[in-house]
Amino acid sequence: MGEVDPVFVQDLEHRPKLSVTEGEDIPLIDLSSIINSDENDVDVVEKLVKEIGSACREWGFFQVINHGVPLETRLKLETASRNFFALPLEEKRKVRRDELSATGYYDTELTKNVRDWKEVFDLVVEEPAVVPASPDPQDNNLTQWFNKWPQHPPEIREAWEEYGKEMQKLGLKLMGLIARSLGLGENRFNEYFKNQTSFIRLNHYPPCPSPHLALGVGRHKDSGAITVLAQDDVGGLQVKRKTDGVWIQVKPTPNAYIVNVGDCVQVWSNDKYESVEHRVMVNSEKERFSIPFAMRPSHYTMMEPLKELINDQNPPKFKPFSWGKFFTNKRLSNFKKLNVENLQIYHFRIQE
Ligand SMILES: O=C(O)CCC(=O)C(=O)O
Ligand SMILES: [Fe+2]
Repeated sequence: MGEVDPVFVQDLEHRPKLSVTEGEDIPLIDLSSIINSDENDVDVVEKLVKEIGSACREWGFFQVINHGVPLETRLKLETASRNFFALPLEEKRKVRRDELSATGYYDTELTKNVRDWKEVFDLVVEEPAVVPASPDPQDNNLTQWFNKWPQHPPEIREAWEEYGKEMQKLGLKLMGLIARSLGLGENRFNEYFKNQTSFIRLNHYPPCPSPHLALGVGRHKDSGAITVLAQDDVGGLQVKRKTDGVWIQVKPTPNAYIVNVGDCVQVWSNDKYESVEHRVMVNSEKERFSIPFAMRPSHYTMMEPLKELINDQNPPKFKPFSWGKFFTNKRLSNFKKLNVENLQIYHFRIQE
């Protein structure tokens, strides 16, 4: 069965082609008009809002440049992440993640029941993150997640704190632009991000002897509101193009962030903006690092299409459901090999 353990081997239909589809890339959007000046030029911002709207509709993915996040803040966390993953396994396992507490180091995550070729370190952005104690709808108990800090490298904590603040700022700006592109007020989504369950993940994809059989992360959709991702210069992230289902590689752009729509925005927008499938290819020679910021609402947020966006011609396409219960349920499938597909938003779809 090749050179990797069978637990990593994808079914035939999900194995990546090593020849990459080139020639087209996800939209590249310049945010300088809202970042660099206090007096925003109305026409320029309107144009930006339109660009964001088209990118969300047509791709569900885009990259941003001139986003206002200092390069130094990113470099500090990227360096700390490399230093952390270079530690011996037993050191990293001292801060390991478990079923009780979602933060920490983990190297055996499953996506769609197949093991990913990666190791991760997860941190919550608002500490403690308050979340349901179990996915059981009858159980009203809550629990708190705290971050676990490794002894080495000591600078990781400060680097992460600085980076987390920048991501929260950029995330709210992006949600403001998305709100405006849907015809809503800029602050329409802000209430959902008080007591947010957002997290930042450090990803390390080691070189893999069989990149044609395994994936760094198997195909999936992100369940939060949006994800803001920093990838290094190696490349490997692939997006399933909406028009024809072809996997398109996202070319690394220096100091850009990749933004994608998650399940929450799909539900809020009543399917106008879809959460799009993506996956990560691995490489036989090079290791790769990435840092996603998964922006997620508070656990008590009820997920449902926004009232302002629905009417007789556009009735709600989803039944209301609790964000906290939804994601605690999904989370279980990251640990256990299940015989069924894990919970997805289409399970809440109203049949037409
Ligand atoms: O590493 C990447 O490029 C993407 C990772 C990803 O999709 C995720 O962590 O949800
Ligand atoms: Fe993802």
